[in-house]
Formats: sequence, C-alpha cells, structure tokens
Amino acid sequence: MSAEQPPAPSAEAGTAPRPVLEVTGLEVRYGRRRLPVLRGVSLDVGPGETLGLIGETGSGKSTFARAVLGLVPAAAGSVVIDGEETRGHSRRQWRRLRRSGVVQYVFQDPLRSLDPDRTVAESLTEPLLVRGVTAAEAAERARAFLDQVRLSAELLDRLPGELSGGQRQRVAVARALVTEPRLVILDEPVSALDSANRVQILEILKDLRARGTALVLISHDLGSVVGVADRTAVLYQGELVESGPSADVVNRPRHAYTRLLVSSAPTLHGARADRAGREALRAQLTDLSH
Ligand SMILES: Nc1ncnc2c1ncn2[C@@H]1O[C@H](COP(=O)(O)OP(=O)(O)OP(=O)(O)O)[C@@H](O)[C@H]1O
Repeated sequence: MSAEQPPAPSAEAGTAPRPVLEVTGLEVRYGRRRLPVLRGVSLDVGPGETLGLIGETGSGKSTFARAVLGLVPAAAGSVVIDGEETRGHSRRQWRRLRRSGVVQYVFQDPLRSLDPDRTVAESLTEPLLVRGVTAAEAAERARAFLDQVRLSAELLDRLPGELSGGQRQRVAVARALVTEPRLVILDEPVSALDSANRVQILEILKDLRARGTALVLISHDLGSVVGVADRTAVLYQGELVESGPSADVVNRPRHAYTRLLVSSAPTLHGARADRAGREALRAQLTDLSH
C-alpha cells in the first residue's frame, strides 16, 4: 500500500471490514409449482470469519450453497461476493466468478470435488496452471497446501481411489484453498468421516481463520460446528430462525428448533435434554409451524 492511500478499514478502528459474502433477502424456488425452498435469507460473513449454517435435512442448506455459487438461480434477493453484486448475472458471468478462484466449495463427497483420473498433484496444480502460475510454482504451492491439511507429500502421485475417505476430503479442502480464495463454502465436509478425521478437518478449518479466508460451514450437526464457527445461523424450513455468536446460540437459544438441536446434540456437554424434554420441544415446534 502506498503512503497516499487511506488505511484499510479495520475492526480495531471500529469500522467493520466489508463482508466477503453478503446475502440479502435470498429466495429460491424449485419445480414447476415454484415452491419456495429458501425465503428471505439474509446473512453476511466477514474476512477470516467462520459462519456455521445448521439445519435438518431438507431445510435448504445445500440450496443456499448452490445459490451462493450461482448453481441455482435466486428468485429474489441479492448475493454479493467480495464486493461483486451477482444479481442478474448470466451463466457466463457466474462461471467466470467461480473460475476466478474468489469463491471455492467443498462437498460432502470428495469424489464430487476431485477428478478420479487426476493424481493429487494434478488436482492441486490444475487450478493454478489455468490461472497462469508457472509449473514450478504450482508444484511448490501444491506441496505447501498438502502440508497445511496435514498430508504427506508422498501422496502427490496417488489417484483419489488410492486414498482413504479422510485423506480424500483433505485433498478436496487443499484444492479449494490452493487459489487462496476469499470465501470457501463447505457443504457437510465432515459428515461422511469417522470422528478422528472429523476432528482433524475441523482443526484444519480453524487454522484458516488466520489466513483471512471466510468460511461457510454447512452441517446438520450443531455439535460439530459450534466449536469452529464464530457465528452460527440456524435454517428451519427454508428460513433463518436464529443467528448469532455460536456461544449464544448454544447457551441462549431463542427459537424452539434451536433449543431442540441443542438439547439433542450429544457433544454439547450439559446441554443434552432427556427424552421427555426433547418431546416437549418437538411439540412446541409443531405448534409453531401450524
Ligand atoms: N433440484 C430440485 N428440484 C426440486 N426440489 C428440490 C431440488 N433440490 C432440492 N429440492 C428440495 O428442496 C428442499 C431443500 O433441499 P436441500 O438439498 O437444500 O436441503 P438440505 O438442508 O441441504 O438437506 P440435506 O441435509 O438432506 O442435504 C428439499 O425439500 C428438497 O427436496
């Protein structure tokens, strides 16, 4: 930065930095009947911030991810990624944005993120080579990112089919990071993994905060997300019913659905309700949705 330029706004100076993801009033409809699957969803994620997005199956979590990536059209609302307003974007504009490397994504099934015929080295260097990075630098960065996800360079010549599920998911995370994106959307990245791998991936994601990468961590499992996410948002039947610092969401849940999630999460010590308590919360929810 030159001496003439004004300093970048910083949180310390009392001015919040511009969010990397700003979603306002997002609505998505599917099918011929145009049934709304997401309604009025608004949230933002700042640089280096991790937002957990929690909800039960069918609540619209993946639809949210797909809409933010331009893979399904928004019927209303706006999605701004790193300052770029995407409302009205053509398919080509969305493709350019996805290829720019500003936003990356990781799916639950790493085989969807990785080409089965490409070695780990090829998967990691390809996003860099298409952006004009030299082969030598791409190889160096591939090694560095493999190290960051705590995998040995010995795996560089393997195909995805020759890796364990946990290793594959770590390669998928490394591939998403190698372009140094501003925003990474992770859709259930740990739900297919055993608990040891789950903990390791979540630890790796925690480390990313220091790099300034904004993360949206999508899961149906509140317990696995709150330890990593700075803020947690709860999606219920296509609407955000609660959002706040993760500790507040766990300790002072406001919505009946969040209370049910908290009381059902075996990993949230002390928060687990007995069966009768959970049934009472479910009854409250039924009342709310009628
Ligand atoms: N392409 C589609 N066409 C029509 N309906 C769809 C389509 N994709 C998803 N839906 C419906 O939209 C709703 C939300 O689905 P979505 O996959 O976003 O939920 P989710 O919260 O990610 O669920 P899960 O945890 O099971 O992945 C569901 O009722 C689903 O059946």
